[in-house]
Amino acid sequence: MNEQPILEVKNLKQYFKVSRRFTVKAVDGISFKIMPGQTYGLVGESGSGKSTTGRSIIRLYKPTEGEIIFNGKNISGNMSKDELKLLRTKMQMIFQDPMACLNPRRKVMDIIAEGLDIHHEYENEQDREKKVYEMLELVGLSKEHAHRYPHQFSGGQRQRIGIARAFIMHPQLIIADEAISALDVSIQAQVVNLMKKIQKKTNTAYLFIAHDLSMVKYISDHIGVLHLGHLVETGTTEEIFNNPIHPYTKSLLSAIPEPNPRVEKHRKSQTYDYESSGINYLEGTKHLVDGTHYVLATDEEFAQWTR
Ligand SMILES: Nc1ncnc2c1ncn2[C@@H]1O[C@H](COP(=O)(O)OP(=O)(O)OP(=O)(O)O)[C@@H](O)[C@H]1O
Repeated sequence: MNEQPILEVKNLKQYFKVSRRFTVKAVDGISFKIMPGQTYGLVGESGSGKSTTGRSIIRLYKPTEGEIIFNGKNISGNMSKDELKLLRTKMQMIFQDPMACLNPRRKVMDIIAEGLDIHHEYENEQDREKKVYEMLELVGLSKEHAHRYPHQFSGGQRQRIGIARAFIMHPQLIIADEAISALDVSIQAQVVNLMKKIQKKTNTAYLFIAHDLSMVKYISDHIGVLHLGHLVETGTTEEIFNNPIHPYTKSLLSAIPEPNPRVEKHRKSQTYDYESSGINYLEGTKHLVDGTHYVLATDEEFAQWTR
C-alpha cells in the first residue's frame, strides 16, 4: 500500500474580510490527511466551515494560512492558470444540487465530456463517445442516456451524471460537498453504495462533506467533526460512533433521524471514564488524544472529563 497521503491539510486557515473591521474566520487552523482509496468524512452544522474547507483545498480560494499538500506537492501558494487547470483534473468536486451545475441546454454526452474537451483528451469523436459511454456504465446509466438533457432525469440519476463527469478525468481525490443531501434516503444509500463501488475500482480518495452523520458512517474511514471553523474531534468512524467524546459530536450523533436502539442504549449508559480510557492530554495543544482519536477540549471540558 502507498503510505503517502494523497491529501494533507496542515493548520489550514481561511479568513474572509467582510468589512473594514470584521473578518470571518470560516476555517481556523484545521489539520487532517486522507490516504489513497480512503474516505474522510467532514461533518458539522451549517456554517461550521465545511464548504470553505473543500473550496480552499480545490483552490477556489487562496488559503490565508497553512499548507495543503496534494500528492506530495504543496498547493497552498500562488498557482498559475495552467497549474490550477491541471490540479482540477486530478481533484474533482461533486456538488449538492446537480441540476444547478449541469448545464440544462447541453446533452449528457457533452456534460460528461466537458473535462475531455477542456484538456483535449481524446483522439477523435468516436474515442470521446467511447469514454463517455464507459463512464455512464460505471455509474449505472446506459448509452441512450447520453442523448438526453438533465431535466429528463430524476435527482438520483442527475447525481450519477455528476459523478460520471467527475470520474472521466480519473481524479485522485473527489470532494463531495453535500453530494447526497438533497436526495431521498433510499436514493442516498444507492449513491453512497455506487461511490464506494467506484472507489474500490479506482482507488480514488474522497473528502465527503455532510451536515448529518447517518450516511457518513457507511462511506468514511475517518471522520472529522467541524465546529465554528475548528476540528473538535477526529478519529476512525468506529471511534466517533462508538466513543464520541466532544459534546458537539454527541449532539450531532443524537440528531441522526433513525437512531439505532442498541447504540442509544449503550450511549445512555455511558459515562466517560478518563482514568481507564488511556486517553492522554496532548501537550502544547488543547487536544485529548488516543491513537488517531483527537478531541479538542476547552479548559472546562478538559477539567470535567478528567475529574
Ligand atoms: N466568501 C465568503 N465571504 C464571507 N464569509 C463567508 C464566505 N464563505 C463562507 N463564509 C462564512 O464562513 C462560514 C462558514 O461557511 P461554510 O459555507 O464553509 O459553512 P458550511 O459548514 O459549509 O455550511 P453550509 O452547509 O450551510 O454551506 C459562515 O459563517 C459563512 O457565512
